[in-house]
Amino acid sequence: MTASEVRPADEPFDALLFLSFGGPDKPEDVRPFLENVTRGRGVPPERLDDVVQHYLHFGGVSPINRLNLDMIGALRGELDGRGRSALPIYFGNRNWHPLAADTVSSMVEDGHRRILVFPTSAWGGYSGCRQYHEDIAGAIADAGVGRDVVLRKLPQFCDEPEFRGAVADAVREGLNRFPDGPPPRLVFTAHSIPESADRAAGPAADGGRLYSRQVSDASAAVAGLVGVTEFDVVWQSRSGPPQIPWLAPDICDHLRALSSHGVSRVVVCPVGFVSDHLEVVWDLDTEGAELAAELGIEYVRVPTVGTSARFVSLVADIVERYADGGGDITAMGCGDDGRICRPDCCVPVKRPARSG
Ligand SMILES: CC1=C(CCC(=O)O)c2cc3nc(cc4[nH]c(cc5[nH]c(cc1n2)c(C)c5CCC(=O)O)c(CCC(=O)O)c4C)C(CCC(=O)O)=C3C
Ligand SMILES: [Fe+2]
Repeated sequence: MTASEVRPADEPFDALLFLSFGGPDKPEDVRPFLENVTRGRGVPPERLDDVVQHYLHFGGVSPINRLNLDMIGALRGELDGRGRSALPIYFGNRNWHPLAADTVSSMVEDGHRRILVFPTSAWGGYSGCRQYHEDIAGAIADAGVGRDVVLRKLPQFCDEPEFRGAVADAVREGLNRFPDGPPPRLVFTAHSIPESADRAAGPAADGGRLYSRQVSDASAAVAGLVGVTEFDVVWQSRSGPPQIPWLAPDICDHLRALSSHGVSRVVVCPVGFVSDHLEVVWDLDTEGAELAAELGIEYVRVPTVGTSARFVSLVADIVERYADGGGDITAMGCGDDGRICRPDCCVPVKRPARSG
């Protein structure tokens, strides 16, 4: 073996950026937050007006920031317990404060130069992976950090056995809520994306559809772990104009279809999300639950992995794999300073121009 074949381990990392989506903390934040999310993305104004109401229904406060801080607290405890108290955790977001660029500025001011980034999405695809790379690149540019700073995004974790195990633990509890009588139908749900975005998801050479394949594979694996052979994978929270196809069926259409087939018990698992944020408490606990009640369906929504010991331990495992400079930097979704992991991977699809 020649020297060039042996890749020396990189330098260790000195801080962790917990990077998420962001959400409003008060009613006045709702509009500007939504403008950040949807800038240039062709979301119809009527849809935005609806979504404003979803946030206002909860007092204009998204649960997501508190949930992320809870996860960070749990991860802090886990890393401390593993002798990693010297690795500070910072919090930054794509769409709302604390914004990633501000957090990265503070990290650099505090003397950090080698930064691991844990994104709160398990998945590939533009919204779940590549856009987090863009957030990192944007933060580097906005914070004006020097070339001596490295931000390494940790890989997608949807294939991790412990992710699937943590989801399965929650599903098992949900199924146990129906000890007797007809077994409930198990339904997995994830955020819908445009069909065109799904076709573009993953390395071009793999033929696309990485996101929907990952969600389906993870769902099948979880179903296997809980011993269920018949289950459904459906989508939620679509936001595009109606003429543009998004991944379907929608959870609500699916509940109607199940009801018409005589299904009267449903366990819904939001496998697509890691915390019980607004897309979960509105789309599933409010809209979905109300529709189920109308249809006479007994409906249980299982919790996301959130601060479960098993998930927090997995996040700590992933961090530790990379913290000392090791780890597989060719893993899907891993990349430095906003560089994507494969050529032509999750290329953003050109959005239709907004009418008017
Ligand atoms: C794949 C995916 C994930 C999972 C991966 C990940 O977790 O990153 C995710 C997560 C989330 N999505 C969220 C909220 C929103 N998503 C929107 C819009 C969109 N999401 C998309 C995709 C995804 N989104 C897409 C293709 C759009 C259309 C516009 C665009 O092409 O970008 C809009 C705009 C209004 C509307 O809903 O129409 C909002 C408010 C919140 C925060 C909830 C809270 O505040 O608690 C979270 C965690
Ligand atoms: Fe979203």
